[in-house]
Amino acid sequence: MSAERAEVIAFIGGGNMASAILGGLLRAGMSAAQFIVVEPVAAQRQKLAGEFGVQALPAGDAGLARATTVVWAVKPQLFAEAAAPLKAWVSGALQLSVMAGIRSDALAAATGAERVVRSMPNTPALIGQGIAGLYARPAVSADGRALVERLLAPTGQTLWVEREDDLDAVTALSGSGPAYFFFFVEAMMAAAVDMGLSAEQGRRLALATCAGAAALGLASDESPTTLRERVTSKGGTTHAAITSLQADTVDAAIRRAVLAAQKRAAELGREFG
Ligand SMILES: NC(=O)C1=CN([C@@H]2O[C@H](COP(=O)(O)OP(=O)(O)OC[C@H]3O[C@@H](n4cnc5c(N)ncnc54)[C@H](OP(=O)(O)O)[C@@H]3O)[C@@H](O)[C@H]2O)C=CC1
Ligand SMILES: O=C(O)[C@@H]1CCC=N1
Repeated sequence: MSAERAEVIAFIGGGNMASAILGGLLRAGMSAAQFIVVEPVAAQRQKLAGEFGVQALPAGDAGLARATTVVWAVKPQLFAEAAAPLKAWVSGALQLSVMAGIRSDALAAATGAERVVRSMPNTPALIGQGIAGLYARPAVSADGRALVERLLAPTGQTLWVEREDDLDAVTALSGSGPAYFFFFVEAMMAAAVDMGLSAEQGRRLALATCAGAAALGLASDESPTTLRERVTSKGGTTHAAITSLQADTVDAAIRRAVLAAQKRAAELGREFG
């Protein structure tokens, strides 16, 4: 990150996502002095200052004008309220949003900046294993795109989409996706207990199995369908389980759930920007 010594990054909102990105950048060698966080909750400001050594302010002030990049990490519902008092100070910076739903038109109008990149990260960013979808407005140069890639690199992979609406699908798939996965693990743990194992044994077995299966899927040239069929011996245990899942139309339920998330992302954009 040495080429970015002049960079000053301001986070608006210092919650889960801001902390994940900030932590990654500090681990990658950026200096705490390069960050400002605007965060209204005193306890959260103390946590950010203590954990990361960054300057955490209760509200925006003229110091924000130093920021070369502003990262919007408040809930979509609070974006308009958070942006209004800051517009005069942030309009010269590159704007990077992690907020679900809020359209780049709304970001540009609320910040007075045309250089806007929207991203949709996910919580594995906390351990550098996230994947973030990215969309840039036309005013963002190749250098601006490259800067955003460097800023998010410590959190994991990035994937650009050319149509802004596709970010709603990314939100539904990988933004919310870790929650679907943990929901599945919770059900596996409950089944473990039903069968007489402890919840902790179930947790270890389920998480190690899911991590191993994901690693196998990434390392293999074979499709998830083929990899599933390889586990499924004729007349065996997996066949019994998959037959039960199919009878319960779990595949259709998962598709409906992901589409519900996509629909909600679009609604958030309409309701809050
Ligand atoms: N969590 C996730 O998995 C993902 C979240 N996102 C997006 O990231 C954004 C943040 O989510 P997340 O980090 O989970 O949420 P958090 O609630 O953890 O963080 C948001 C923070 O912003 C603070 N805040 C509220 N109002 C203001 C304001 N006016 N100015 C500055 N800060 C303010 C909040 O304080 P208070 O608690 O008082 O409201 C809170 O600490 C959302 O837009 C979400 O869509 C994107 C991808 C994944
Ligand atoms: O649930 C949400 O709205 C946010 C966006 C993706 C993950 N969490």
